[in-house]
Amino acid sequence: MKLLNFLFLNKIFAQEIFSSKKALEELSNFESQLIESLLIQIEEKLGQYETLRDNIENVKNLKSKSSIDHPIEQYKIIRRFLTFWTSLQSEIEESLDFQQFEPYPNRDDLVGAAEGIFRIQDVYALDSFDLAEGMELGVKDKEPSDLTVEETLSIGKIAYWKSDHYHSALWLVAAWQQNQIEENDGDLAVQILDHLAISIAELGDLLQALEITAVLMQMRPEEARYQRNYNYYLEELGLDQESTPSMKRGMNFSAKHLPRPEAHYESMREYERLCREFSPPHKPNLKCFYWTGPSPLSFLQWAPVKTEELHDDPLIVQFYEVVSNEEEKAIQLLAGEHLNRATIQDPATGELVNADYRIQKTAWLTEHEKLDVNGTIAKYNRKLTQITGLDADFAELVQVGNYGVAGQYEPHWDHQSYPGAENRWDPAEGSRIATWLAYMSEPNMGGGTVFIQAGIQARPVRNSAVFWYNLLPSGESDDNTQHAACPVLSGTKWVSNKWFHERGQEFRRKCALDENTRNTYL
Ligand SMILES: O=C(O)CCC(=O)C(=O)O
Ligand SMILES: [Fe+2]
Repeated sequence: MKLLNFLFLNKIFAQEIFSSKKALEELSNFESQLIESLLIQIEEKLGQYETLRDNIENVKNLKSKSSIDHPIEQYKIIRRFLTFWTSLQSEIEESLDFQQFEPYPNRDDLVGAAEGIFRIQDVYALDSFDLAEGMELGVKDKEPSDLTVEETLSIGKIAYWKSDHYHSALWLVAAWQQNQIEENDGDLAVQILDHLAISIAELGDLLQALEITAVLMQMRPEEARYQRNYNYYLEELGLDQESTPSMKRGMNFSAKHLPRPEAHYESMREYERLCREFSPPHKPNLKCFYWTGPSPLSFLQWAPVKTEELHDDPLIVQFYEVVSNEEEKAIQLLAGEHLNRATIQDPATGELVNADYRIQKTAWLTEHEKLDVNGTIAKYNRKLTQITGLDADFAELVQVGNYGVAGQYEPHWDHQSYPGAENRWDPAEGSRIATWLAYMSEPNMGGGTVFIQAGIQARPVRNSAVFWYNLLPSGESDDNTQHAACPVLSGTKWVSNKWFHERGQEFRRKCALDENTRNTYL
């Protein structure tokens, strides 16, 4: 079209126009053609834009109804960047003035988000189908996010490709149930059952795998693989070729009876139980009191701190209203761009890899005047010293943590160095006598801190902090301080840690000569 116009234009402009009516008529004809051709092209473009606009408005609509606090929504937004936005990328860059368009989540993000969903469903005993159909999960003012059949299937497939057949089966059954309700096209149904049969077989339920494969054979009689699988299951089950399974369950496939693989050690089971079953501390000797600080000269005499004993041995207390909203905001802002995922060295390759037991990014904040211009951290450290009676100069920097999708931190101890360890007296790495853990936001659901041996859960109440001693007064490690952060079910969890070191506290926290002495007071 462009070439034609060009030739045509050349032809007209090669001659004088004003001096001949014929040339004027040709000009007029050219103008008519120009108009027609442009209108056609503009119509085409408008049509393209309209589809683009409808697609984008659809996402805008979905976004306005749902909240990024919801774990399903967190999965959906990551997936949108890998599917929807990626498929539109070239169109957007070509037709709209948007050169910087680069969808940046990658497949690891999607897998991480799906694994987060598996984690919350395991820890909090949530059903895949209920999750797929939209569970409220404490998200206020917005609709609970739900999944299309295709999205539910995509979660199942992620588990499938990771050979996590337990979660694969749970999610594929959920996709199948959704598909039955919605009576979707056969392609999705085949994809669901194809993966489901294999996962169910991997989990040992060959009879159900056989029944699923029989349905697949009806749907796709031309697919030889289904016939082969069917024969294999028959043989494994000791049934002969002629016998057809009874199909008792009809189309109601199920994965609920299949046990979760037992890769978990005892403390993990206890961790999950404590996260799931919160019950308030019930020991009769535990007290709530106003804490005026360890020294009679402390300013806490005028501003006592609401304190609750959560446990006696080991002593674990929670201080309430100790960090203001403004302070939280300022500290989150300081942490902002310095947040980094915790890494560990892979013992096999020696490379630094993300620590899977901890879905969180952290930043270390110094009170150095150049970085802490408003003195927020310096003030925070002074407050910690007033409340705990420990010297914040003999401690690590303030560590701020922000959790991710179903972010958790599996059971661990905070003190790594044991008596006799070479770095015990090192100012930077020395043994951690005590932990201050402040909640700098309040998740909608989940995200408590559980203490495995103490058998308690500290609630992540905004503005409060939990405090405990990791070392006994003798300096021995108190192994009953193992603790963990429960997965965040929905909302946002920010924390800040301050680890006080043993060295430097000699005159503030005197040691005991008897190794059986416990930390019974603050
Ligand atoms: O976030 C929590 O609840 C616990 C965090 C923790 O234990 C740690 O950072 O060492
Ligand atoms: Fe910890």
